[in-house]
Parts: sequence; C-alpha cells; structure tokens
Amino acid sequence: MAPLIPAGAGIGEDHPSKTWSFQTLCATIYDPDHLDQYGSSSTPIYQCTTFKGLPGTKKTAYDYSRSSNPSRSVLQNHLSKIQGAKYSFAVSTGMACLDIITRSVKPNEVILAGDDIYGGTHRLLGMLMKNNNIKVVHVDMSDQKLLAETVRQLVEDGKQPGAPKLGMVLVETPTNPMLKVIDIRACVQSVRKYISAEDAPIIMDNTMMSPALMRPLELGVDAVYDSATKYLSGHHDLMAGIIATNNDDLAQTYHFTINSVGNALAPFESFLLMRGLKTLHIRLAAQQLGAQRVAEHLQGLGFKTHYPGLKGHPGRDMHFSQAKGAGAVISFETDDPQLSQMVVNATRLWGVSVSFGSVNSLISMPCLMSHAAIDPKVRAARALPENLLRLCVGIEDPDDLIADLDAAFLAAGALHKDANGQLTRAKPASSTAANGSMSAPAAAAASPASQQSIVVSAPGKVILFGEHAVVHGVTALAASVGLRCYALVQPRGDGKVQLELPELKVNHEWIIADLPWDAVPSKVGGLNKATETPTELDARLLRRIVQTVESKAAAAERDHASCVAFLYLFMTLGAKSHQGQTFTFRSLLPISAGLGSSAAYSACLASALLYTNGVISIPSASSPISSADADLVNSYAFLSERVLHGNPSGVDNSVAVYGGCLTFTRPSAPRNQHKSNELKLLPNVHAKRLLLTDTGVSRDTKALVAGVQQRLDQDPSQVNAAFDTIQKIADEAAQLLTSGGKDADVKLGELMKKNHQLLASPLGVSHPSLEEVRNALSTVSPALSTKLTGAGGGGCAVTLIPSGTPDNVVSEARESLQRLPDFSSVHETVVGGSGLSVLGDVKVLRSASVDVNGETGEQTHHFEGERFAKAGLEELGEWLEGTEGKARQGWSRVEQK
Ligand SMILES: Nc1ncnc2c1ncn2[C@@H]1O[C@H](COP(=O)(O)OP(=O)(O)O)[C@@H](O)[C@H]1O
Ligand SMILES: C[C@@](O)(CCOP(=O)(O)O)CC(=O)O
Repeated sequence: MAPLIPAGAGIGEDHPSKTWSFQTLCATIYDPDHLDQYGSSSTPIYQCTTFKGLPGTKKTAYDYSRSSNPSRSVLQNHLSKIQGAKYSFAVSTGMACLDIITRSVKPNEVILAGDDIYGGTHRLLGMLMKNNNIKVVHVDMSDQKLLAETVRQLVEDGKQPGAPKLGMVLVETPTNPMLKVIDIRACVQSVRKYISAEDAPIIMDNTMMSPALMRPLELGVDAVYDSATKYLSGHHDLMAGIIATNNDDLAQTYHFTINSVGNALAPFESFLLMRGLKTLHIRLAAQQLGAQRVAEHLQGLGFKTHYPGLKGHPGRDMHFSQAKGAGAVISFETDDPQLSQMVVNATRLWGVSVSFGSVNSLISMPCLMSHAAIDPKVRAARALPENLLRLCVGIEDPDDLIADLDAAFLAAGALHKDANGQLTRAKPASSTAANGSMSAPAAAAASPASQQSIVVSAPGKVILFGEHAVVHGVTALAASVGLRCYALVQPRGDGKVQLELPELKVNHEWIIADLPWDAVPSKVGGLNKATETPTELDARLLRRIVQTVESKAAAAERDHASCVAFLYLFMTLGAKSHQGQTFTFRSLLPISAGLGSSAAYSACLASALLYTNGVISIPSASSPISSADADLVNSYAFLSERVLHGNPSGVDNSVAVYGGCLTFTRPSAPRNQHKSNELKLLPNVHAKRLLLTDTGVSRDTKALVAGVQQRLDQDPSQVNAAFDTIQKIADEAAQLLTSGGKDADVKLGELMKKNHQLLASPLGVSHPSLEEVRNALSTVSPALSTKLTGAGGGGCAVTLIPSGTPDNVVSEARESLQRLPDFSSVHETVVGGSGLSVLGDVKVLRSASVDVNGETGEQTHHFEGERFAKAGLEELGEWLEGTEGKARQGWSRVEQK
C-alpha cells in the first residue's frame, strides 16, 4: 500500500543534515527511503501510471501515480526538509493548491482574505461565492486593529443561528502587487484569540517569498502554499504548486482531496521542480540583489516605488523580523496608465509577461494582466493604481536591467535627459490622487485605451491638378470628397488580432504573440511614438510580415497589401503583450479607382492604432482633434502608404487627414528647396460641384508611378518640361479656387483639360476608358471639362460642373456615362469636407435593443459590431454620419490648420 501521507525527511535525529544551512539543504537531495539501485546521481523519473504487485508487499509501496509516485515522493520529502514541515504535497499549479485548501470550507462559511490579492485568487474566491454559497470578506490585513476587529465581529456574528461562520483566514505578505507588509505573528494572535485552528485554519500564500526567505509555519500559520511555477522552479518552464503543513488533520484532508481530485504533480514536472529547487537559494539571492538596485534606482528617479527593501517602505522592520529578505518583486507608479503602457512597450530586456520568479526579468501592468480578473471598480476601491507597473527581477546584470529601463522611460517620455546627461522625471500627462490611487469613476475613465471601442473615419480625395508630377516635387492641388473609409476597433481578450475587410471579402486573424516581433528593430521599438515616426520602412520587418501574411493572402490578392500595411503599423505601434483587438474597415469609396481609398484606409489604420495604443488621447465627444495629433496620424499614415504604394508623394494621406482643399508640395531638389512637405490649406474655396466617374478599370498605383519614373529616366527634358507646365497650372488653379472671380470655372476647366493632356502624353497614364468618358461628357456639353484623377490607367475621371449648369445637363451626362462599355459608377460631390474623424463614444451607435438579464436585472445595450461589418454602404453612411437633416453628434474632427 502506498504511503497515505508522505512522511517528513525520514532521516534520523543524528543525521548531519539536521544542522545544514538552507543553501546546503536545497542542493542536496538526500532520501534514504528512495535509494536508487544504480546509484544514479539525480533522481530518476518514474514515468509510469501503475506499479506491479499485490497490495501490502514491500515491492508495492506504490500502486497508482495519481495517489503517489516515487518521483513525487522524493520531491515532497525534499520540500519538507527545506520548509521545515512535517508534510508537503506537490500539485499541478499554485491555484490547484488553493482549490484543494478551500474545498474544506463549507457553504455558509466565511473566508477572510486580504484586500490586495492576486487576480487568480480573486477569481477562485469569486467562483466559491457564486457556486458554493461561501462568503468572502476582504480586509486590509496590514491594519492590525482592523483585522482583529473584523475577526472578532465575524466570530461574534457567526454565533447567531443560521448566520455565516468564519471558516478560513487567507494571508499573503508582502501583498501582490502593492507589497504591503502584514505582521503574521500578530495576525495569528488576533485570529486565535477568537477562533481555533480547527474551525478556521490560517492559510498563507508564500509565493512572493518562497521558503528561502520565509517559513510561515514557524510563524504560526496552519498551512502554507506556494506557486512553485515561480521561484521554486525558477525557469518558467513548468507549472506546479506545493502545500506544507505540520497539522495532521489538514494533511489527511489535503492528501485525500488530491487523490480524489487527481491534481497531484506528474513525474516529469516533479523531476523538473526538484532540479530547480537545487538552485533556489543562489537564484533568489542574486535576484534580490538586483531588485534592491533597481528599486533604489526607481526611487531615486522620483517614481513612487513599493519594495520592502527600501528604507521608508511601510512595515519594513516588521517584514525583516519575519522574513530573511525583501524578495525580487517591485511595483512602482508612473501616475499615468498610458505612460505605463508605453514604458512596457519600450523595454527590450524585460520580458512583458505575467508571473514572476524566473531567472529572466519581467515587466507587467497588473491591472491589464495578472489582476485583470478583478473588476476595475473593485481595483479602484482597493486602491490598486491602474498605472502600476510590476517588475520581477531576474539574475541578469542589474546594470543592464537599469539601462534598459532608463531607455524605455526616455522613449516613453517618462524621463528627460538634460544637457549634462542627467535623467529627470517628466511631469505625468494625467495625474491621480495624491496617494496614487484613483476613485472608481477616475479609474474607469483612465481605463487603458486598448480596452476601448472606437470608430475612426477619413475621406477619400480627388486630385484636381498635379498627380504624378507631385511625386517629383511639383505642387498638387487636391481636395477631400464626401465618400469615406471607416474603421471600427473593438477590444478582445484572447491575444488575437483580427482584420475584417468586408469590401475585399476577407477576414483574417493572427495570434499576436506569434507575429515576428523579433524582427521589430530596436530603433523602431524604442521610438518615442508620440513624437517620432520611423521615416523608412524596415526591409527585414517588412519581409517577415510578408511571409506571415502569405499563409492567409496570396501576394497577388488585393488584401495582401492591406494585411501587410496593417501588420506593419500594428507591430510598429503595438506590443507583443497586446490583449487583442478586432479591426473592421468599411469603404464607401470605390477601391483602386484613384479616389484615395488606400490613403483613407491608411489614415484610419494609423489613427485607430495611435488612439488605442494610448499614444494620443481620444478626444472627448465633439471636441476637435488637435493639429499636433493630426500631424502624427499623417506621418504614420504615410508609412502605411509606403507599404501599399512604394513611393507615394504623401498628398493622398494628407488630404485624408486634414480634409478640405489644399496644395501639397513634397521636397525635391532642384525642383524646389523645401525641407519638408509643404501643405497649404486653401481657405474659402467655393463649393465646386464635381462628377466622379469610376470606369471600373482596375489599375495599380505602384506600377503607374513606377512607369512615370521610367519615362522621366528615358526622356528627362520632355518629362521635366511637362512637370514645369503642371506646376504653373497648379499655381494658377490655386489662385482661381481661392479668389474666384469672373469666368473662374471656365478657366479652371481649361486648366483641367491641359493637365489631362500632359498626363496622357508625355506621362502616359491615361487609358481608353478615360478618354471615352471625356468624349462622352464633352459631347453632352463642351462646358463639362474632364481629366483623369489619381494614378490613371483606368480608375476615375473628375469633371467640373461649372456653376449655373442646368440640372438636365447633369442628368444627361449621367445617362451618357451609363451607355459606356467601361463604366462602374458615378458620384456627385463637392470639393472639400472634413478630414480625419473619431467617435470615441460608440455608445451613441447602440441600437434601441436592450437585453435584460432575468436573474440580475442588468441591462446590456448592444453596440452593433455586426451591423458595422454587414450593413449596405448607403445604410452604413447614414447610420454613422446621420442624414442631412440630422447629423450624427459626437464625432471629433481635425482642426483645420
Ligand atoms: N477599405 C479597404 N480595405 C482594405 N484595403 C483597402 C481599403 N481601401 C484601400 N485598400 C488598399 O488600398 C489598395 C488600393 O490602393 P490604390 O490602388 O492606390 O487605389 P486608390 O486610388 O483607391 O487609393 C487596395 O488594393 C487595398 O490594398
Ligand atoms: C499618382 C499619385 O500622384 C496619386 C495616386 O493616387 P491614387 O492612388 O490613384 O488614389 C501618386 C502619389 O501622389 O503618391
């Protein structure tokens, strides 16, 4: 028969191990009950489920591995030695320990727990409350008086017939993640004053300290558990939990439960844990030294830092009276959740991950990660700052860890470097209450942008003059049109990113952690995203993204480029640790018709990512988007355009972002001496009516731009002369558009025709379908001047409808277009209109339908994500923008420069 409960060390009183130090004990697995027949120097793995033989014989000390297994027995005996415990149990995870321990709490009993606890503990306690009618009371256990009074009250209340009785006390010190210190001896004393261990055992989670630093059984608690996934194993390569107790009854109960439930640690994990334990002492000593250095550095920089090793940490002396060291977990506050997120994103050496205790250093935001299971309101009530960062220091060189943190602070704008190279803390953008915690509404308001749903939108454009020439430094005159692209971003929690493109009939999904993050160059990862934009595409990152996309979209497919641009910006602005998002793009603009659908897509993509990564703040309803934010969106939109188009001029994305009617000149010596893009918004442009005719002939902007470059290389004098003329045309047109005057429309029409001729030859970008449109319309009325717009080669033509044109001429024009062989659609629009827009409060889009939960009476209002993806284009436009008589309120629009 297998041993019911694993025995203790099993060594005689006179064995020298009785005097060995912890360090020696850890490294020495000595177990006379399990001598290996071959004298193997490490304990073999008994990878078997059953053991042969009849019960009761010597051969059959074991029968079934769920009940006991030699690999686990050796581990448990070793654990008993290093914990100074009579009984130790090894199970599948730390949470499994709590599950086993809390199974003895009965319905209508109370578990008294701390108020700063791990999110997983909170979740399990919540489950017990919901399913088992167990009550949970949280109290700040670092407040001795409050704790004693709460215990007294609970015991007193429990005396009433039918009233809930105190059944267990759950303690952890230092707390996770605020590192609050609890006086264990005093806690035991105040609980035992009112209630016995039999009625209410005191259980301690010792994961933050491990037996290397604290032995809670010696301080009087009844049972202790550790997540052995952390320090005890130390390499982030196994999940395990351990329970220890000196109490015979508790040991019997735990053993019975583990055997019944079947969550004992498997043989291979037992072997791995034993291997990790041998270096526990030395690892933690090194980690602790590093943690002290890092904590002092953070405090020196002016961050509110929580670490028991710091002078002035509340309860520090108490901590050192019950523990041998301060551990290697630190938390600190930046006072700004978005800033914290940027810091996390900018670190390189610190792994962004939950958990702690590994030899590698980790950084995390508890409220988004380990403690996300706790409702934000509860977190706020427990004074857990949303901006809190948690560091788990590994065994790396502390100098490297500090240098990496400083670089991340600088990149995120949390620190400034002065002329002498001195680092000083930058004033946080949004500050919290003096104690660093926030009220519930403030916490909700500061909830990370990545958790918010938003809709962004950007218009298409029509180039009235100067397309193609603009790539080579000539001024283009362009205006936004009424047709727009919209993007809806919705948070999700499964670590996946989804890209839904209904217009292209595709829906792709990637696991964020599986994206090629290793290819993100440090110069991109380390950029201060709020002030800097990568100017060049990184060839390696692009290549790796193309490879990633290839499994979903073939290179020849239209969505291929959309996916590559999407992932390029997602990885440039986001982080591997992202919790997940769904992006849905809808385009009211015809795609690939020369109306700038790609630029509108790029502007939506850039702004959606900048907003939801917290790089820029989502404006409150209806307040304008600042021109600084618009500039940043424009620079990232240009990056996306570069992915889509190779060598774009930047005019399209500028119109998509700023809207209105503008001239745009790109720096290009010797044609102009500009140092950066010159963008001039044309004021007071009269509402010119335009017809936009889509020939339906698809073409490729990238190829057409490259074709013009080829002609320029082959015949520079002729092509440059054409560019000179186009420059004059654009200048004159800008004058006419702003000053108006007699015959302005006639003159503008003439200029359009002239510009078209030059695009046809020598630039060579017209197409028979475009010439047919021009002929058809000039036959209807010679007053209708038409030119190609955008890249040409098909796509769209733009026609100026001079003021005073009778309606029947416009209808006739439409009819004649319908008769053309190459014709897709015709839209009437006016020049100008708003640029980038954001709807931060998507609640306004919620339908009237409300679900009421029968049990709780809670109401769920539906934001119709599905409607966004599926609505017809006309319905979508009216839903998002409202109708003429009743425009949708709440949109924030770009301030006109
Ligand atoms: N709504 C959209 N969804 C996905 N991709 C889009 C969307 N709009 C544009 N694109 C991308 O932009 C490309 C079109 O760019 P381009 O040929 O320059 O046409 P346009 O003149 O309309 O900008 C598409 O092939 C696609 O990759
Ligand atoms: C041909 C060009 O001048 C405009 C391209 O516009 P579109 O992609 O056809 O919408 C190229 C550019 O400016 O980047």
